[in-house]
Amino acid sequence: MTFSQVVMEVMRQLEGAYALIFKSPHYPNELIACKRGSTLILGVNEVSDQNSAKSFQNVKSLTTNGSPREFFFSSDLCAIVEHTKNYLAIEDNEIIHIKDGSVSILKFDKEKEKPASVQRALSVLEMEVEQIKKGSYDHFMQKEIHEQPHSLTTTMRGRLKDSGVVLGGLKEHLKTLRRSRRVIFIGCGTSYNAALAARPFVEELTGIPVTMEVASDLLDRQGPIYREETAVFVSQSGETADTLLALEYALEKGALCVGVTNTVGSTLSRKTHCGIHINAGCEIGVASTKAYTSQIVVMAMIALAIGSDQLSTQPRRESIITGLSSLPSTTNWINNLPCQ
Ligand SMILES: O=P(O)(O)OC[C@H]1O[C@](O)(CO)[C@@H](O)[C@@H]1O
Repeated sequence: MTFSQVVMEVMRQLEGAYALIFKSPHYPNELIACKRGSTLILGVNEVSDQNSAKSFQNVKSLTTNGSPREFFFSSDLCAIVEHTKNYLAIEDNEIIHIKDGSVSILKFDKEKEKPASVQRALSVLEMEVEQIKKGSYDHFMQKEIHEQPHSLTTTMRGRLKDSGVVLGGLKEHLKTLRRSRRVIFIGCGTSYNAALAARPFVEELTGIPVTMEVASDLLDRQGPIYREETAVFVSQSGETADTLLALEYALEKGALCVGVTNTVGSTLSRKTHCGIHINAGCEIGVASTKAYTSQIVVMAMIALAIGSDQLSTQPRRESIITGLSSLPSTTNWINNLPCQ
C-alpha cells in the first residue's frame, strides 16, 4: 500500500471537519496533508513570482534550481508571510503529497477507488511582514486599535467618488441585488454585530428588507432562504466554520451570496458569487477592532452602491459619503491614546 492509499483509507472513515498532516517512519521522505471543512494553506518557498501562475502539478518545474527548499503548512496566511508569499489554499478533499522534494495533488472522492490528479496554480500573498509585527505596541489589539485611521483609509481607498461609490466586486451583480426581495446578513460574533450596525443604512438607502442571522442559529433552524434573496456573509477571517456552513446552505438554496471579508484568498472570498474585501490589513488580535469598523464602512458602501439608482435619496447619500470621507481624520484622536 502506498502512503497516499493509507491516507485515503483514513479519509474514507473520517467525518466532520479536519485539517491533517501525516508523517510515517514507514514512508520516509514523504508527507501528506489533507483537509475537509477546516483551512489548510501550503506555502512554497523558492518559487519566483514570474513562475507563480504556472501549473502546480509538479513543484519541481516551478523552482529555479530544480528542487524547492521549504514547504509550510498553516491554518492562517499570516503565519507564512515571514517565509514566503507563494501559497496554495488547499481545497476540501485534496491530498497534497510531498515526496523527495516534489509535490503532487490528488483529489479524493469517497465514491471512487482511484483519486484524480489535479493541477493548481500558486497564488501570491498580498501582505507585508510588518503587518504581523507588534512594533512598539505591547499587544496586537492595541496596535490594531491605533491603526484605525489608516485602516479606514485603505478600506475606502479608490472606492468613494463625489456622488457615489465604486465597488468593482459588486458591479456585475448590482442589478440582481436591487431586485432582491430580502437581504440577509449572516455572520458570527463581532462580524454579526458589525452587520447589525450597518443594517439601518441598507434599509434606508435601498428600501430592501434586511434580516439578521447568527450563522449557527440559521443552520440549527434550517431557516428559509430563497433564490430571489441576497445573503451577505460577513467574516474577518473568511474561515469561521459556522459562517462557511451557512454559506454552503445559502448556495444550495440558490440565493445570491456576497462576501465581506478581510482575507484575500479565504474560503469565503473563493466560494461566494461576489464580494468586497475590507482591506483593513491583517488583524491578529482575537477581539476584533479595526476589522469591525472597516466592515461597517464596507456595508455602508454596499448600501450606497445598491441605492445609487434612487434619485430621492441622493442628498442623503452625498452626506453619508462626506461623512465617510472624513472618518480617517475624525478618528485621528486615536493616535493620541497612550500605546501602553
Ligand atoms: O469575523 P470572523 O473571522 O468570522 O470571526 C468571528 C469570530 O471572531 C470574533 O468576532 C472575534 O474573535 C468572535 O466574536 C467570532 O466568533
